[in-house]
Amino acid sequence: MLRWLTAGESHGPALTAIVEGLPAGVRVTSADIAEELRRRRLGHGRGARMKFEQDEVTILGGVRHGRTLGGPVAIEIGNTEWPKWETVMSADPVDAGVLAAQARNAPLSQPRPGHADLVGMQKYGFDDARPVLERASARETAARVALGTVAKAFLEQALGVTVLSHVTALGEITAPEGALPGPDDLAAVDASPVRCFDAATSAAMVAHVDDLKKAGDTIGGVVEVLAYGLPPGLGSHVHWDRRLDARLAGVLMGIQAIKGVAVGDGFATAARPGSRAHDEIDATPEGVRRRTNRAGGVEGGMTTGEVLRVSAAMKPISTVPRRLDTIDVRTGGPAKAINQRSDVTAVPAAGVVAEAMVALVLADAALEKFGGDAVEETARNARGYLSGLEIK
Ligand SMILES: Cc1cc2nc3c(=O)[nH]c(=O)nc-3n(C[C@H](O)[C@H](O)[C@H](O)COP(=O)(O)O)c2cc1C
Ligand SMILES: C=C(O[C@@H]1CC(C(=O)O)=C[C@@H](OP(=O)(O)O)[C@H]1O)C(=O)O
Repeated sequence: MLRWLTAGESHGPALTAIVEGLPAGVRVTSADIAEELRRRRLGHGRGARMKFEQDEVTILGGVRHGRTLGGPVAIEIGNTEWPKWETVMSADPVDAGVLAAQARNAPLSQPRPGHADLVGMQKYGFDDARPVLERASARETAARVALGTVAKAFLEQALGVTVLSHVTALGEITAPEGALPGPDDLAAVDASPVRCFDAATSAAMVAHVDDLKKAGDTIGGVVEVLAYGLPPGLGSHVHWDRRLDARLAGVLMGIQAIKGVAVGDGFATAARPGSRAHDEIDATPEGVRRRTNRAGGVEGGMTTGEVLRVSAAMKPISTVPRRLDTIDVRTGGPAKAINQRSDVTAVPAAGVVAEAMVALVLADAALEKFGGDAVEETARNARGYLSGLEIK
């Protein structure tokens, strides 16, 4: 079983991430992690912080000379802004006078509709949003992307699986249905400022973000994660919590601001008659194949061997520069919501985060099916399973 945890605040000294349960021998370096973190920082519409935040990566344990050792892998991502925040975020007590002055200068008592501020203050007993937003912030997703890098390396080296993502909608602008980006198209997707594979749609999305920025507004969208090279049979139909689609939906919904998940054609499938909703099966010289992939590569909670396709819908950023109506929790009266630097949209970045979460679930499901304490053992077991399949 693969387990993973993250810790750390948005403006704390560092984020920490641990993944436990991966086999030995997976090739991964801090440069690989830094590259995935760089991809997460990209995207037209990201705020000021992404321009200077450097994501200083240190592998603290579990890897020696570029290969995993079989023990927990621990990764630290330093926040380059820490010196500026040292007093505000000190783990040790700070002089009460200093804190009171800070609160007077920058009161965070006007919770943003749509962020975790208000309910977090109620639940944890704060009159200030700072202790809530520090952990609710999607800064934490940098730690998950770091873990996802290790999971991706394992999937690639044990099974030849590639995980990638692209943006399929930004607000009401949607990419045409058609050719999906393949494993060799990742660089082309990343070259689009909004990570959209279709050039004309990408340009329209960029213009839309610019208009919204001028209007002091924000926007959401949809990302699709694709996984190529999966064997049939990861996950299981036998129990609800072993169904792969349920596990994927859970981790994708666990990403900040994700409000909907679809597997394959998702909600569109509900509108179709059965004759046009399912993927008919053919015997081909290359083996059993589905004629279409409306199901997104999962049937009965198991991978079918077709391309895995899962989408996640992100709501607009809740720090709206136009400042939405709220209350001031200190006075109880009406107020305008906190407005600090923020993203206009983070949909392109959410795709990179979603890749990481899908990779972690697929790595977990692959280890469940094939086991292995060394990556070569997992690979050997997978080869044995595939060559022994009665129905190929
Ligand atoms: C990559 C990424 C970047 C985000 N950037 C911001 C941001 O700059 N400002 C903001 O208010 N919310 C941002 N969010 C969304 C908030 O973190 C999220 O809305 C908040 O934690 C409340 O959780 P919920 O939307 O799931 O209810 C971002 C989310 C992601 C995935
Ligand atoms: C820091 C990141 O995203 C942050 C996510 C975020 C939020 O509310 O979720 C708010 C902003 O934080 P800040 O006010 O510090 O600029 C984003 O920049 C990141 O993705 O690394």
